[in-house]
Amino acid sequence: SQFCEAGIGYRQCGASPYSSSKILIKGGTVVNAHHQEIADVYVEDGIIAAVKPNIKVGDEVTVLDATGKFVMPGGIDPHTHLAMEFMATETIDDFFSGQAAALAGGTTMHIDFVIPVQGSLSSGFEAYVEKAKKSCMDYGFHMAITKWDETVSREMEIMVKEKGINSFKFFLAYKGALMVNDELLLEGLKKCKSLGALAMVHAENGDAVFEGQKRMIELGITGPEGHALSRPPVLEGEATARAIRLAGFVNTPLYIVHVMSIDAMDEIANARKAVSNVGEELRSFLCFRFVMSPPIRTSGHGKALQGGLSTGILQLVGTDHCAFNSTQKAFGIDDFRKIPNGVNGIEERMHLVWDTMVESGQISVTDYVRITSTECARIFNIYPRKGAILVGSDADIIILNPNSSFGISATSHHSRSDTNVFDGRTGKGKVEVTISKGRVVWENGQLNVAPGSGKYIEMPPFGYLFDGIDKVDSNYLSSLRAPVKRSKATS
Ligand SMILES: NC(=O)NCCC(=O)O
Ligand SMILES: [Zn+2]
Ligand SMILES: [Zn+2]
Repeated sequence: SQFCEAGIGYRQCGASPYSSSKILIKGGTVVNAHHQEIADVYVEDGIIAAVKPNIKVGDEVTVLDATGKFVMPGGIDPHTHLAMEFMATETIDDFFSGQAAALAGGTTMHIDFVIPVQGSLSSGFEAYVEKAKKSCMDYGFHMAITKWDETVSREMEIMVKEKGINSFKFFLAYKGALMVNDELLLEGLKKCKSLGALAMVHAENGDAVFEGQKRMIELGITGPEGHALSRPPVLEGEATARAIRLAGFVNTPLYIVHVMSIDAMDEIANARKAVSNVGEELRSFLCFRFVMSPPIRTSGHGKALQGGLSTGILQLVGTDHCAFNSTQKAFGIDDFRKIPNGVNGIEERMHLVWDTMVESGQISVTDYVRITSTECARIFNIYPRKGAILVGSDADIIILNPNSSFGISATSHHSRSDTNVFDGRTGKGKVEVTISKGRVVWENGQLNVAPGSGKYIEMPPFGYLFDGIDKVDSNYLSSLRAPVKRSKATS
């Protein structure tokens, strides 16, 4: 591993040659979600101060030559689990190691999921504030809702109005742990709507998964293959359809996390014909060797999901980075139900999406920026502070060399895990430089990060997915109040 952390010794920020608060990135192709041009980018005090050709600067400015390379907004990973207590253990990457790995892979912000403590949102929030104190890059929080009562309802309001959270996740799976039923989901959807917060769902039918697991055990299938067999695509499709319909019934936007099957994507595509406010995240769709939920499907699903991403049925890619080491995975050696669910991805996402989608010609470079950064910033209402190379935006920037190549290995990655689901994968396009809030934190294969330098980014409610919701409501109410025309025969 190329970075070291406290106790092992890491290069302190402020050490030369990375100390300049003024940086000029010269001659690269600057890419935003809808535009690209050859230009220089000038950064001062953590903010992008100018984007135009031929910027002249003095000697005190660090100059990075980006000729022939792409200068793009740093990635924003909408879905991670750092230091999460889950399935009788805790994810191996904390807010320092996970974020350091992210920066080495060109991601400069992530949104993690606060898990309530015994249902208490405020206790959960405080616990995550503590965990995140060692952060070395910017981060935001979603929050899971795992039970329902007046206190939860009141605390959701506090989270949105005072704590900078604008999204809540409802798990329709993990029966007996995080799972919620339809009654709770409906209460949650209504509350989300009233607060302008985005409802997110983990869409698998948890009762049916439980039944599927029982079936596998009865058949004597206890190995990891039992995991996928116990939760087939139809259960993802069912829960996706149900969540979409219930969100439609309440008339509130919905974000479906980790879409893993054609069944789920078809439901989303159908919903798109009728409504336009279903946000989706496509988790890393490449190869998975370990257990996670929903599980890896046969290759046809992966190809179809790539197609969904390139045609706009799916909008963005998150990793669901939820890493465990091989000892933790071995908890389920005799029973697949005990294997902690989750895999890595926070460091690999930017490279894999580039190679799989751009290098293969499935999407453009501007699409790449939209899918890996801008759309996430827009959905979670922090655009254009994040997700753009514009004057006034945070200087979270990557320089990607399309002619260089990357290789993934568990021995050289920056996660603390001793395994990597993408081990051995190589491809074209390499993030050579990462700039986080105006500091060069990754260059020449070296990380330069310090715990405590990352900041919490508050995300305001009523993002763009809420546009038009009130008009739909008032039209619906007027239609109900309109006098009913009766024919002579029935009057
Ligand atoms: N996805 C997974 O396997 N683990 C993380 C928890 C979740 O997002 O469902
Ligand atoms: Zn999930
Ligand atoms: Zn997750």
